[in-house]
Amino acid sequence: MQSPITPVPRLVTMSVSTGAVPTATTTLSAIEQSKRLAAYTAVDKHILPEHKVIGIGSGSTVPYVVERIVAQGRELNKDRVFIPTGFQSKELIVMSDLNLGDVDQFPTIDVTIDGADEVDLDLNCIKGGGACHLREKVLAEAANTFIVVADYRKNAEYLGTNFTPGVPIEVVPFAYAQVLRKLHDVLGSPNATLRMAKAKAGPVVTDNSNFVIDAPFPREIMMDPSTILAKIKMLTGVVEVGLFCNMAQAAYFGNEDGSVTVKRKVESKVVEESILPS
Ligand SMILES: O=C[C@H](O)[C@H](O)[C@H](O)COP(=O)(O)O
Repeated sequence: MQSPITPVPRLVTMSVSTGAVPTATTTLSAIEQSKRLAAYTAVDKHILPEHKVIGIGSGSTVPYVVERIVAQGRELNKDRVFIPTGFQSKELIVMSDLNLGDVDQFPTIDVTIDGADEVDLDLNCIKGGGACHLREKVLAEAANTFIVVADYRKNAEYLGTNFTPGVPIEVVPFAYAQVLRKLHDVLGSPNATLRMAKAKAGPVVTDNSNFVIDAPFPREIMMDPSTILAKIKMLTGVVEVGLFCNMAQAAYFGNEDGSVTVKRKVESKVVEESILPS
């Protein structure tokens, strides 16, 4: 169950303390502080004592999610199980001494919290900058509540505004050249490329032993992410697309001024509000 926040039609400021701004902030950059603020606020609002099965996403914002969950205390966490979206979050769970589970044991998750590469006005997201979007989508779908946390740079009107590498597409290695050709010639992404590894010769290989293609699309296509998602997904060899459409119930964005912008679905509309720093 989500804790109540008064819905308002557009951005308003509310005299509500985030209660999440730690006192020792000097060692973190503004962006890291924003990630932490978003993560702490989202955990405080959505990870409640009754939640026993919790999905943990991937990326650089998620460690702050886990940090805040750990801070809820051993007593609350001892009866919970945490489901990871990949190698990184599995390590986080284990290193934090939380109970590790798998989605095949717990196909229904109370709440999944995850990062995002960009989020649009309708809470559609690009995900997969860390090549984890297949498992992330499984845990987002399995969750009764799917919450996104990010810094202010990810809060955009349209997908592809600030996050420019393109839509991450996980493909089976055998099919990558054929999928690339279709993206170039048929689906309107002439600059789609196979993602190459940084400290390894050759392509990035996902936790599922697949490759990733990054496919940038023009604005007119990204304004309707559900349509391009369906078209990409139909290509033979595509395992999953890093477009999460109509999945997130809320997104929390930490801002540089210490406020948090919250966008959330209320009766299929997105309402936005701001939580001021204390
Ligand atoms: O594959 C990676 C995931 O989708 C991440 O959640 C996404 O890239 C956002 O990561 P970060 O929190 O590092 O911006």
